[in-house]
Amino acid sequence: MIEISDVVKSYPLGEGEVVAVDHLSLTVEAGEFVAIVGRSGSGKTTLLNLLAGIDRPTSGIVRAAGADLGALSESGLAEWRGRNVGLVFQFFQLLPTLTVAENVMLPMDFAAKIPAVRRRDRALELLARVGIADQAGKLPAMLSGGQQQRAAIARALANDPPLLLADEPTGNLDSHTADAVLEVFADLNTEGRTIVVVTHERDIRSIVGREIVLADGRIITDDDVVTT
Ligand SMILES: Nc1ncnc2c1ncn2[C@@H]1O[C@H](COP(=O)(O)OP(=O)(O)OP(=O)(O)O)[C@@H](O)[C@H]1O
Repeated sequence: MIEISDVVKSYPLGEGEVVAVDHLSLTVEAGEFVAIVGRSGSGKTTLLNLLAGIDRPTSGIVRAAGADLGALSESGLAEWRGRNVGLVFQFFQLLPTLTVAENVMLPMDFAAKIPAVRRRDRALELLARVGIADQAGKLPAMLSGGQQQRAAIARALANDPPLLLADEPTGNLDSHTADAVLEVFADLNTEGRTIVVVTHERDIRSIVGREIVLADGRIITDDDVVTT
């Protein structure tokens, strides 16, 4: 599902540069649930943005969900992302003037993967899937943080992407709500979706199948998590 080979991402800084991702190679198989952890500034978000095709590497190859991202144009990348990747962010990033259901339908309009007549029903099904069917007609501001993140997960699932990428999805939630949202991800993984989550959650090892620790843009440890 993901194959990264010798990827470097650096940013200019004054006379020199910051190396955010440093000769990193990584393979993730379909169906895995992977956590990327590490201190602030270790390169987690940069790595996730490379996987999503939001950023392009300075050097190296990123393959994800069947594509060599370096070979795609900007519009090709946007189309690939719309069909293959669901993105979830710390601050939800729902459009405030659209209802929850309309937010979930929006990616369907862009990717044209789901027939138009199916879109509203699919949005309602996805909202039911994440436990907030009763919030469909509300504006995002009327929802709790946990409900907004569930809505954002439903939106990420809009086009049935094989790959879900989440950047600190529980970073803005209290611990009880965070646990419930992580359970949603665990269920989605059980159904076969590949998930990569950047997180600071302490007990993430009780949820995921694999934990990768980054420091200074490199992989320090990469462990299969053994659940008992
Ligand atoms: N657009 C940018 N321009 C310049 N430097 C950047 C940019 N984005 C990231 N960096 C630098 O790259 C390094 C890695 O940043 P990144 O955001 O990937 O870390 P992170 O592990 O996600 O941190 P956090 O946990 O605080 O979100 C940092 O030193 C950061 O300052």
